[in-house]
This record gives sequence, C-alpha cells and structure tokens, in this order.
Amino acid sequence: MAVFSVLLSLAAPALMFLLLLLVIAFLGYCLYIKYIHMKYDHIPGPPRDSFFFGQSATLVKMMENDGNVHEKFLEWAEKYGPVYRLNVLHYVAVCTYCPETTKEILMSPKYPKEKLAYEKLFNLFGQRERERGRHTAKSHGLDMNPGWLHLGHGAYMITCSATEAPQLPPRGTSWKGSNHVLGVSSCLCMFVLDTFQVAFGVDLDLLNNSSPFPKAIETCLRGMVYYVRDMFFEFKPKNRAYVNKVREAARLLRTTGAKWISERKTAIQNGDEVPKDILTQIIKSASQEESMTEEDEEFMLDNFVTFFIAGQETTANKLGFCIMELGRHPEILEKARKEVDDVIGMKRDISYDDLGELVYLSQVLKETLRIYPTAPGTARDVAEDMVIDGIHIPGGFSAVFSSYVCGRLDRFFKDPLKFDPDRFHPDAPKPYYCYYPFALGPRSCLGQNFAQMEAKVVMAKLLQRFDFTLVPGQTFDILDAGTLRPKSGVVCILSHRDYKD
Ligand code: HEM
Repeated sequence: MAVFSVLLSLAAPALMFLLLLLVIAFLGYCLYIKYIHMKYDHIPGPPRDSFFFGQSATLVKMMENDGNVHEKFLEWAEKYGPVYRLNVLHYVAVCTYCPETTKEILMSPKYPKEKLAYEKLFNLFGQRERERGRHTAKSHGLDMNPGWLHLGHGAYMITCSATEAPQLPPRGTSWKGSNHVLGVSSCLCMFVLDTFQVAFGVDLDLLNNSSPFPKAIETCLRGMVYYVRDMFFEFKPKNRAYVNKVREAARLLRTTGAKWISERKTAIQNGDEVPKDILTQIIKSASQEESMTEEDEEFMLDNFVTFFIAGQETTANKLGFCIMELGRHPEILEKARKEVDDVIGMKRDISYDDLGELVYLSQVLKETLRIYPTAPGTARDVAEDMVIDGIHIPGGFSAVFSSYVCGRLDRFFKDPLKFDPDRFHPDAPKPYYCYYPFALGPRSCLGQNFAQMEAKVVMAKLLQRFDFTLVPGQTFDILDAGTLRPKSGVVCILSHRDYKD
C-alpha cells in the first residue's frame, strides 16, 4: 500500500509534467503554423477554412458530394491569378500556371516529387506499394517501350483482343446486325489490361469475371486516393474494414507479381526462350546491378506493381472520354473513321507505320487529354526561394501543376471547352508549357509512349469494327476518383460496322 502511494505521488507530477510538455509542444506547433502563414500570406489565395487544415474542408466537402476538386482549382486560378497558395497544417502548396515556372521546375532534375503525397502512395496503409525515397524507375534504366505491344511479326496483339474482351458480345456470333447497349468504360479497363497481358507476358484470366487481379488494381487505386486526400482516413474506426481490404489488395498484387517474376527468372536462368517484354526488361535491368540484394528484388517488384497501378485506369479513362467526345461530335467521329478506313481498311493487323499515318486520330487523343487529363496534375518540392509571376515565394513549398486547369484556361486555349482536335494539327503552334497530361521532364510518366501507342491501337480497332452512338440522357460530367473518369460510364449503342464487300 505504501509502495502504491509512493508510486502514485511520483506518477501524478510526472503525468502533469508530460501534459505540460504536450501543451508546450502543441503551442510551439501552433506558433510554427502561424509563422508559416505569415511567411506565405503575401501570396494570393482563397481564405483558409480553419487555422490547422487550411482550405481542406472546402475540398473534402466537394469530394463527399462527388464533386470534381479540379473545378475548384480552376475557379481559384480564375479568381486569384496564375499563382495562388493553399495551406494544410504547416505545409504550403503553391499552385502555379506560369509556363516559364512550369518549364523551370518540371524540366529540371533538381526538384523531387512532392514528399507528402508520394510517401503515402509508396506505402499504402503500411503495405509497401513502392519503396520510399528511391529514385524514379526511369533512373533505374527502365522505360516503357511501345514495341512491347508488338508481337514481332508486324502485328499488334490488340487486333483480336478488342473484339473478344469479356463484356463485348463474342466475335463471329449471331449478334451481327443487332445493337448492344454497353457502358464502355468498364470494357476499356479490360482492353487496357489485355494489352498489359501482352506487354508483361502474363495471363490475367480476364475472361473470368471473378479474376481478383483487376479488382485488386482498382481497390489499390481507390485506397490511394483516400489515403492521400484525407490525412486521418486510416485512423477513423469506420474505415478499418476498408483499409484492410486495400492492404489485402496491395498484398495480392505483390504476391502475384513475385510469382510471375520468379517464374520468368527461372526460365531465363534455364536458358529457355523468353519474350522480350517488360517483365524480362525489369529482371534484366535489376540484375545489371553487381549483386542483387533482397532490396533490389523488392524494388523490381515495386516497379512491376507501379506499372499496373499507374497505367491501367489512366489509359482506359482516356479512351472512355475519347469515345464520349466522338459520340458528341459526329463530324469529328466521321473524319477519324475515314482516316482509319484509308490507312488500315479491313486489315487485321496494324503496323507501326500505319499508326504513324493516323495523324488525325493522334490529334483527337491529344485533345481528349487536354480537356480530360486523366491524371490531372503533379507536384514537386521546391527548397529554395523563387520568383513566380513577380511574386517572391520563400523556399520550402510544394509547387503544384494542374494539367486540368491549364487545359481549361482561355489564357492558353481559346474557347477551352470546345472539343477541337485541330488545336493539335501538325502545323498549329505547339502549346508552350501549358499542356502536360503526362507531366514533363525527367520525372514524367514512364508509360507515356506506351500509353499513346496503346490508345491509338485500341481506338483504331474500335473505329474500324464498330459503329457507336451515345445513349441519350446520360451526363457528360467527370468523376474525380483520383484519376478522372466519365461519370456516366459512357453508355453506347454498339454494333458491328456493315461492310459492303
Ligand atoms: C493516358 C494514360 C496515362 C497518363 C495520362 C499518365 C500520366 C501520368 C502522370 C501525370 C504521372 C506523374 C508524373 C509526375 O509525377 O510528374 C505518371 C507517372 C507514371 N506513369 Fe503514367 N500515365 C498514363 C499511362 C501510363 C502507363 C500505360 C504506364 C505504364 C504501363 C504508366 C506508368 C507510369 C509510372 C511507372 C509512373 C511513375 C513514374 C515514377 O515515379 O517513376 N503510365 N503518369
């Protein structure tokens, strides 16, 4: 009893002391936030909703109401000009729409990707998605080569896949001539995964609707968005089940990837003939390092998983938006279709040269990404002071670049909401650092060339084989799910084209 009261008499002041320390630390942190506010408040920007969380409440409210937060960024750009400031805790984001600054920051290797969001992305709810602090995959000699879509004899695999994707009525069956109503967005995800099967030389069992791999990709992507946008997401008890589901999905991607990598490594070691695809490239570039450590093996897996997560929805949604705009503009659809007919006609296999000749289709796809950049922005950390648009910005901020906002500012694109592929006519002036759907410079999208090629092949095959019209009454709104996607799912009436041959 006496010992207990001695302990109690010691514990009480210790607790008081601890509490005092916590209060002092909290006040110190508040003062630090105040200091940061004072340091950056000369930069124009929307008023903070709260001292701690800055403008977050406005954005979170938009997300909860299924809104598109990039519309808010656009509204702020129109109201506050080409540089404005946002706060959350002691972090400062400077959104900038000045082409010279975009050029200076994005094109230079000295500005790393924004730490706050990227650390979270790479470590999805504690389940490693990609190692923190490593350089980009590009700096490890990896790049996505569009040739990986190639089968090696002038044919692209998508030739047959585009008509045999799971949700489409099977080719060659009696449905010819009848119409099918279809939400194309989900099919496009499968098309894209199908091209990945070829590029990675793996079987995703896509014809089996219950295949867990595509679902795991989608779950990881959704999870990332919540994780990055809501700082406290994983700590809210109501989200516990969801967080576990995302962890499980990330684990599935890694274990499946590990199995594929190990099988391919064994085949390489046994001297078997292996396809010259991305998987082989990932293994070869990793094994160039003198001795491959366990960490290197993990890094190889990081790259593999990142490709799938970064590459699927972005491309599928781009195609969805493209079909949506073609459906809304029959004259543009007709022009694109005529080009496809002239260049590839009824050919089953599309060659590399054919793709080069599909100039108008390229313009259509570029214009699609101007209005609908499916990965709408990026950010870089800037340590040193800078002057942007005549405003002195002290170092220690994140520079945010929104392709969505730039694409919709009439300062850069006249009549910006008009879908006009001729903006990207080969003779038209090139947009000057105001169009960057794949970001720019040394840390830009690794899959850009691959994605452009892939989108062109899929669109060319669709135009060659199908007539499609949009089902009336659907919305053309955007769903902001981290990547942008068509809210309606793009519901089309689809039929095989009737060729009089
Ligand atoms: C329309 C399709 C696509 C768009 C709009 C797009 C856009 C982007 C953007 C904006 C970034 C961020 C770059 C930055 O932070 O500056 C990115 C990163 C990345 N993308 Fe893509 N992407 C697309 C398709 C693909 C595909 C098909 C792949 C691979 C198969 C891919 C692989 C990657 C990877 C690996 C990164 C991370 C690069 C790194 O941090 O090392 N992307 N993408």
